[in-house]
Parts: sequence; C-alpha cells; structure tokens
Amino acid sequence: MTATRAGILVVDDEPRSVEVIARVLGEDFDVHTALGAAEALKILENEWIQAIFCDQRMAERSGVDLLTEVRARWPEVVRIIVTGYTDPTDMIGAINDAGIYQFITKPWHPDQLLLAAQGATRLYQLQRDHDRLSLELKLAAPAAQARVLERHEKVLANFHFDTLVRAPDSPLNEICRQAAQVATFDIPVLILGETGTGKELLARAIHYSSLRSEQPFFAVNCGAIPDELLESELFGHKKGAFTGAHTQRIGLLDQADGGTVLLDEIGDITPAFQVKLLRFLQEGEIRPVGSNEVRRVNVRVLAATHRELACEVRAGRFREDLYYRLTALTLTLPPLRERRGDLRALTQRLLDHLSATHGKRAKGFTAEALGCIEAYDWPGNVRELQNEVTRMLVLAGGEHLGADLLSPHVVHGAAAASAKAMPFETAIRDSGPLKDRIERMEALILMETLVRCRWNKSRAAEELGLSRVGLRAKLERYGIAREGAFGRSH
Ligand SMILES: Nc1ncnc2c1ncn2[C@@H]1O[C@H](COP(=O)(O)OP(=O)(O)OP(=O)(O)O)[C@@H](O)[C@H]1O
Repeated sequence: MTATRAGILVVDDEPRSVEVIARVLGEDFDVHTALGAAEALKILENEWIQAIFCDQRMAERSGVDLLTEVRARWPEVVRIIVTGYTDPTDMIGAINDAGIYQFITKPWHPDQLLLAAQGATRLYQLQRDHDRLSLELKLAAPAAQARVLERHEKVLANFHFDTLVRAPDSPLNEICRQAAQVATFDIPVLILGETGTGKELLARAIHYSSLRSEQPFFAVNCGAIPDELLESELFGHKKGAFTGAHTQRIGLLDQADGGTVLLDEIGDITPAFQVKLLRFLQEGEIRPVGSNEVRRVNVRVLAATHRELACEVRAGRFREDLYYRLTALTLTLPPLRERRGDLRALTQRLLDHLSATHGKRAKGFTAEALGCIEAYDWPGNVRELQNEVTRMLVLAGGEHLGADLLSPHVVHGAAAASAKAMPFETAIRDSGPLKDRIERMEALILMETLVRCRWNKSRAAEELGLSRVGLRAKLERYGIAREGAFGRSH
C-alpha cells in the first residue's frame, strides 16, 4: 500500500464489474476489491479505507444494506452506491438510511467514477479536518475559539444556497435543504415554478454545491428556439451542415463536459426534439448536426419549466420515458404571493445590491411603499420585484423610497388586494349598531380610494364627491394617516 494514496474499496458480486472499476480508479488510488459483503467487511477491518464503491444489486446482500452496516461501524468511510438507471427514485430514501454520499448510475463514464472518488476522498479529509477543528475548539481558550470558528466559517462559505434570499421561516428553506441533499448526487432534478421564481438560481446553486462545481454551468432556454437551432445549440454542427452554417459549432453539451446543463422551459420542446433528447440521455452521446461522429460526454442535466410537466405527460404532450429520465427529484418553487414573508428580506437585499450596482444610495422604503409591496401579487415574481426596485431607485430623490415611485399597476393591484383583505362583505355581516357599521364601511372606502389615488387627496376627494377639507376631516375622524396606515383594520 502506498502511504500517500487514498484507499478505496470496490464491492460487487460480478468479478468483471469489480475489475473494470478497479482499473479506472487504480491509477490514482489504492484500490481493494471484494466479491461480496463478507469479504468487504474483512477488508474494512484490516485496511485504511477512505471510500467504498458498492453495487446495489448483489445476490447475497443489497448494497444499501451493507453500507448501512458500514455507516454504523466505520462512519468516516465515505459511501458510494452504483446502481442501474431505473433505481434512482427508490434510492433517494436510502440516502438517509445508509448515509450515502453519492450514487452512480449505470452505464457510468470513467470520469464520473474518478470525479466521485476524488470528491469522496476530499470529503473524508474535510471530515477529519472538521473533527480536528471541533476538538481544537473544545480545548481552546475563548479568544482562540473565535479564530477556530472563523476557519469553520470559511469551509461553510461554500454553501451556495444562500444566494436564494429568503426569510428565516420561508418555505424555500425546505426546498434548499432537499436541493443541497441531492446536489452531490448525479441525479436529474426537475425544477418547477412560475416565471421569475428563481428556478435558474436554484439550478446554479445545485451545480455550485456539486462535485462538478469547478466545471462549466450552462442554461439553455429550450422554449425560445426552433428545433433546428436548439439541436445545433445543444449538440453543435459541422461546417456546411445547413444553409448558414459557415463554421463548425461546438454544442453546449460538449462545452459543458464534466459540468451541468440546465434545460430551461423543457415543457415547451416539440415531440420530435423530445426523441432526440431522450436518445442523448439514454446513451450519453452527442452527434453534431451534419456529422457522423459521435462523442461521449459526461454532463449532468437539470431541467426546469413553468408548466405542470406531469399533466403534460398525462395529456400525451410530453413523453413519459423522457419525464422519468429528467425527474429523480422534483422541486417546486412557490410563487412570491404564497411566500409574502420573504418580501421584506428580498426587497432590502435587492435594494442593497442595486444601490451598489447603480452607484446610487438609498436606505430603505417608506412604510407605505412596503405596505404596497407586501399587498401586491407579483405575477412576475422576483424578476418583477427586481425591476420595480430598480425603477424606484433610479427615480428616487431621497434616501427612503416612497409609494409614489411604484408603478401605477403595482399601487392599483395592492389597493385591490388590500380591499379584498378587508372584505366589504365582512363589514356588512358585522354585528353592532347600524351607525358604527356604516362608519367602518366608510373608512374602508376612504382607504381603498386613497391608496388607489396614491394618496393624492385632491383626486381622491374629487372621486368621492367631497371637498378637500371634508375629506381631511373624515381622515382625522377615522385616524387614517399616510405613513404606516396601509393594512390597518378599522
Ligand atoms: N430567492 C431569490 N433571491 C434573490 N434573487 C432571486 C431569488 N429568486 C429569484 N431571484 C432573481 O430573480 C431573477 C429571476 O430568477 P430566475 O431567472 O432564476 O427565475 P426563473 O424561475 O428561472 O425564471 P424563468 O422561468 O422566467 O426563466 C434573477 O435575477 C434571480 O437572480
């Protein structure tokens, strides 16, 4: 055994498979092989093993079963399972039982095995560093503890899911947790969500948290391109392959070799292109348009769409076999209107970011502007919010951005939503003396009109058939004031 090389154990009851994997890994690692569970356990007892590659389907004992025991007896050994491509969905449950670090689907590519082995041994080292640092931390004096913590934080800075800004109790937390859990597994992930909900951002976070993070990430909008162009974009083309193909083009799947490609708006691809994509996913090979040569590439494919892809399958518009190739795990990003709790954190982060980009400083929003932002439905989600904050910042004169800087449709939408939130029917069905109930209705009408008129009192008075003085008197009577008044109950 060479002391400087990491020890890897390969387990499979088929001698040919063990031999092939051992040959791939043998150049860089100290490989041990076992033809069954009993032999594997003996090796683990006697050798210094950092990672184990284990086949799932073994006659005597399943891979997950063996790895569950390995986890209990040698928790530091990083566990990788090798499975048939039909297994991944079932295997997700096993991630928890056996604490599997990664699973590799057959047929695998040699680079995939090497990448997994490198990642596993890196993780083994990180775990050891972590254990050492924890021990140092326990033993260190308080002043030294801060320094040790800082080193810990550097390791954790790799956590890319923080790019998705959210509130502490956001529903995005669970989605990011699941995404982080599968990031290092080369399984296909389908991301669903309305436009602007952050599907591409999530896909990037998955890529940059995976073992492929140092390789390229590309996103392709499949919905916006006709079939011929999409084919040439993904697979490339030979010079002269079609009219206008003046030069050779390397496809994105080729350029992304070793990395990740996000197929955005996958629900929009034609049935003919679905067949081409399926062939690529099955065989892992690309053939540039107009060429007879095929090339094997190792690319992780993530997909995203605003459509309900399962419904598209049921309606016969999307191939079921392709659907299952793309979705070992489905993550659905909720629209902003279903996570209004995220709005404050998002608007402030966007403002800080945009202030820095545009070189224009603004501290925050007025209470009224925030009220409108929180009441509006944001059909374009975070992208629309981003545009709105940019607009406010560009138009702003002072340090606090007011509701007068919001687009009219946002103000009107917020007013309509807030009127819905304080329903007139409720006021009508309210109990109590008629005079009080009429007053509550009157306050609601005043509020709704003022917000809609963006607090222009002359316009509101005109619309309500009141004089300005008359309107002011009513506002005073009901305690309706501009700052912070939005959303008050009456
Ligand atoms: N949680 C978030 N935190 C910070 N920025 C976000 C968040 N979600 C989305 N964004 C930003 O909003 C914009 C739209 O996000 P993204 O492109 O990822 O959405 P999408 O769902 O892929 O949209 P589409 O379906 O239209 O392609 C991007 O600029 C992105 O950085």
